[in-house]
Amino acid sequence: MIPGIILMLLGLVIHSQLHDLTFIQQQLLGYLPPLLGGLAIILCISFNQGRLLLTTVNLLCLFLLIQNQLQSSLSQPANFVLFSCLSLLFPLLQLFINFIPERGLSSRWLIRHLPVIVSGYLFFWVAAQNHLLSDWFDGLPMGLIQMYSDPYLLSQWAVSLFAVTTLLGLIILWFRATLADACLVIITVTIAAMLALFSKSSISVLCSTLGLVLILFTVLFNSYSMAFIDELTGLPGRRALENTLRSAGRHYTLGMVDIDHFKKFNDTYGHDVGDQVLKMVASQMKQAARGATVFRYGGEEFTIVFKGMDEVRAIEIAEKVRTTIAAYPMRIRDKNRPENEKQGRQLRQRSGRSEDTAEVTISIGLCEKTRAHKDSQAVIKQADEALYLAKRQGRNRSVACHIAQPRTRRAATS
Ligand SMILES: Nc1nc2c(ncn2[C@@H]2O[C@H](COP(=O)(O)OP(=O)(O)OP(=O)(O)O)[C@@H](O)[C@H]2O)c(=O)[nH]1
Repeated sequence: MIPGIILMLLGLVIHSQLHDLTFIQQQLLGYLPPLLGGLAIILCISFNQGRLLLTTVNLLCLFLLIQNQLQSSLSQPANFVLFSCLSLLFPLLQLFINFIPERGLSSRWLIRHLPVIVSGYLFFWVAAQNHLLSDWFDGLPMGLIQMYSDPYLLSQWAVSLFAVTTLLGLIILWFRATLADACLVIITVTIAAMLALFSKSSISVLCSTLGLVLILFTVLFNSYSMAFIDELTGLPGRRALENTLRSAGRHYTLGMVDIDHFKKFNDTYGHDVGDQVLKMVASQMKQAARGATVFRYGGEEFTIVFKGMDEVRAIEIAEKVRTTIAAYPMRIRDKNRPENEKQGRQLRQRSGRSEDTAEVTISIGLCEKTRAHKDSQAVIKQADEALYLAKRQGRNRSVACHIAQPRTRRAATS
């Protein structure tokens, strides 16, 4: 959320500078949201970001209707009716978008969701074109006529709806914890601020631009994560490793790590527990390997890059990583355990059964880059050979290529 909030605060600074722009510059600024919106739509489709696509369309439709129909005073009944209705329509549609699960884009998905967003705006645009809106003024309920707090222009109903949408967005963010959900919350708040400060000049251009920039950043960051971050463990993946090794220079040590007897975990406890083990190993390695970077190489294999370190220094850190994992009490959760942690504890106490713990160990093969290595692949190959040696010598140990065998270590902690 923090970069988004900073971006929005930056908006306040930019707004104070907008008065100095010439008329032509202000006109040109008006083209920015459609351009950014078009770009965001292309990127959302390319990177399968359905909910961000719908939010872009929601924001863009709102902006276009404001630009086309709301450029004169709100004291005109037609304008007031349109403004009041739009300030309900936007949060209502965001509320709908919040609840949609992210399942990627398909033409069926688009046919099901896109008309919901566009039809509301189309309805008000047709009504405005046919001069019907002013006739609805007398029928407006009090909740839409009375402003929540002077001098802000949001009605009581609009404030309530924006508050509900923001709150639900925050709750969903708490559970799903995705970047897209954070982006949706910030955009809802930004548009609420835009409508509340609607009388300020260029406010709709500025807020729409900032909202679309935020969507673009989110889509790009999400696609970066998809390409470089391993979804299960949250560690950088193989592609990120290749990038790191390309820029690691000539002085580094590389460690190949493999979980011992991992197949047995899967066979005994199931694939889900296997995944839990992978997550635990990843997070413990990340914490213990201070000064080095951990990657998921693939399957149950990890790689540690010790930049600027020789094998002697690297094996000290590798040993710390290995002993930390060997000492970690991996709790195996019963598939039938209750969701609630407290209930689970009570049940175990009653049955006199404690939660199963399993010992997880890893083997590590290390290789320092020397002149003899043609490229990083040669270093990986040799580290793999050291790993193979560690497995053959009984597992749960670290072996370094250039350190004499007596220095091969096996921890007393295991
Ligand atoms: N749960 C889970 N299992 C995986 C994943 N990727 C690979 N595996 C499993 O990891 C196991 C790897 O086993 P092996 O390479 O035979 O070796 P091992 O059992 O770890 O034994 P040693 O390496 O000889 O100590 C296989 O059963 C794979 O199915 C994953 O993402 N999740």
